[in-house]
Amino acid sequence: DEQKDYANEIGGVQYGTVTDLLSFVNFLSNMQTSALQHLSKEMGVLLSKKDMAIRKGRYQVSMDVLLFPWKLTYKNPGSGLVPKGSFGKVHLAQDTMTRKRMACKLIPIENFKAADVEFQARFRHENIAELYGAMFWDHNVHLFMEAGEGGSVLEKVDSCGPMREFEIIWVAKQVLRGLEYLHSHNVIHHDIKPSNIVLMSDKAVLVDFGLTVQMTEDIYIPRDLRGTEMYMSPELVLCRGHNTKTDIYSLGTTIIHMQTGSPPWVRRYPRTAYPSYLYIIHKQAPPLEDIAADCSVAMRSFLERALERNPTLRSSACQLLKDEAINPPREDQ
Ligand SMILES: Nc1nnc(-c2c[nH]c3ncc(-c4c[nH]c5ccccc45)cc23)o1
Repeated sequence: DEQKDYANEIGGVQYGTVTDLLSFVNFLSNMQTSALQHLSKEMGVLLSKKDMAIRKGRYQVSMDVLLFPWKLTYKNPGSGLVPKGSFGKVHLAQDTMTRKRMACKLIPIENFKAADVEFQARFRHENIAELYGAMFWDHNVHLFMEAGEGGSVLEKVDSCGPMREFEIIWVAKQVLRGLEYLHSHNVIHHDIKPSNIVLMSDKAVLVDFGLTVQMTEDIYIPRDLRGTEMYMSPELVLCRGHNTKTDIYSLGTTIIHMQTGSPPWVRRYPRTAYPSYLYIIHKQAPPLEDIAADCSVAMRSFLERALERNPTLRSSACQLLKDEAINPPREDQ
């Protein structure tokens, strides 16, 4: 019962710091779901005074903030909701006072873990979707974040087909900047793939930090398999320890998906015949055969470096940012 009192005591939504937000989400993930059943009002911590207007301690859904099923930018049928992230449905949100448009991910409280928020709150970079606040209401944790209104790279490829090389270079550069930042803090994203890269008018950002971990030293011994099979590196599949280089391999497979419209392997090993690709990833050489036929020489050698089987020999984000493939000489120079 003291949890209920505490919940009502801290009830209400308030502005706070990242530290306040982290202690709030830890408090949430330690609460019995029962204690949260009868809360009379929403509670949470918002980081951004200029974007989100709390009124009389309230930030009510459908009053102070409206949630919309996302108008899918590329008219693909879909349920109107953004494909499920690691555990949540992503809506478009708009603050009714400031008109600020945000993404709002709803995570059922029973699936919520503080890690979902920790990394996005602690690590801020222009190529990582900014976290604006966290709020609990009606059985769901609402995570308010920077919105990629252009949708994800997966929606773009599924709707408009393979991307041209200059578009791929633009996306790869932004992802590498985000990865360089995360990797410099020994943080592994673990789920780099087209649906976790979202587009704005002037940049691309990484989303979904539900599988993210921070390495204590320069190796991470996994307890479970994290990520999405098609984009997994051989060392990750082996489960004998890996490091940040696994994200670089996943970027390589993501580039293959952007330039061909399909993840690696599936054209040569149809999903109908192969329920799992883990064995193929383990046994086969990296999927260089799946690189687009019209891929430039520079991009091909970039991919050879990103898909290098041996993570020690594989290029880092820092090295790849200097690669000529993503710094093409300007035609007019
Ligand atoms: N799993 C996850 N965790 N955080 C996010 C997220 C934060 N900001 C966002 N902005 C846009 C989209 C998005 C994904 N597919 C889309 C298709 C159409 C329109 C928008 C989108 C997703 C996000 O996603």
